[in-house]
Amino acid sequence: MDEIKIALGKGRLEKFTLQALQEMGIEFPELKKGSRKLIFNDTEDKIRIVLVKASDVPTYVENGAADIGFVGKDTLLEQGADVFEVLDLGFGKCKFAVAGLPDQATKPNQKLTVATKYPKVAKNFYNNKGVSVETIYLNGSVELAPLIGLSDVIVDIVETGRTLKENGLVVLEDISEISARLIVNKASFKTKTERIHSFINQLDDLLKKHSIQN
Ligand SMILES: Nc1ncnc2c1ncn2[C@@H]1O[C@H](COP(=O)(O)OP(=O)(O)OP(=O)(O)O)[C@@H](O)[C@H]1O
Ligand SMILES: O=P(O)(O)OC[C@H]1O[C@H](OP(=O)(O)OP(=O)(O)O)[C@H](O)[C@@H]1O
Repeated sequence: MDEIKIALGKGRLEKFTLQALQEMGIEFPELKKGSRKLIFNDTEDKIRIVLVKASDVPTYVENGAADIGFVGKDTLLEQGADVFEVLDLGFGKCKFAVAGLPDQATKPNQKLTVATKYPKVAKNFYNNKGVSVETIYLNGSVELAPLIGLSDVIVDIVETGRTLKENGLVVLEDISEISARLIVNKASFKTKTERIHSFINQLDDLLKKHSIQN
């Protein structure tokens, strides 16, 4: 029997996801902190986990290289993957927001410039308000942009708000809430229906148990 392949982003969602899998009785004995290995089988050889860059999870799942993926809603919104989004996992909580200097002034007759790692999300947000903007793509340290005159504002993830605060920036507008999601490859859903349903149900039960406890 084929194993179920799960794509998991190395990084912020990794610990929560592995903890959830462990609570479901799925363990990866070879997966140790600091290891550079990228593929792991569970003790029963029924589940294989592949560790990928967080933003690549939808690509692995959409193309069927993984049956299931654990990924942030931010990544899904930006990339628009053709997959089934089956569960809100409730962890990895943060939000998309517009941020800038507290005295951010509007410039008449000039396009607002928005620095971001999420140009699609930023454009959609402003388009829906009927505002035309110019987005400037950055790979990180996005908060720098309005501080040194690269952009008027940023669209970025805010979790604790600490990065904004320590750089003298404030949230100007909230865009949307973010949390981790379980996604499934559309073909796998048909070919491995029983096992994937059972995985989703087990995980759903676990989430419900946790929400009762909290
Ligand atoms: N403070 C935060 N900053 C970024 N993402 C966060 C934060 N808190 C929770 N998340 C969630 O964690 C997910 C994974 O974030 P992580 O930083 O591991 O990957 P990434 O944003 O793709 O970064 P990198 O480009 O360094 O791999 C995000 O997609 C988001 O849903
Ligand atoms: O509200 P906070 O808790 O401060 O978290 C938000 C910060 O975390 C993320 O950056 P990350 O650490 O991924 O670094 P980056 O600048 O390389 O994107 C995000 O882009 C914000 O900068």
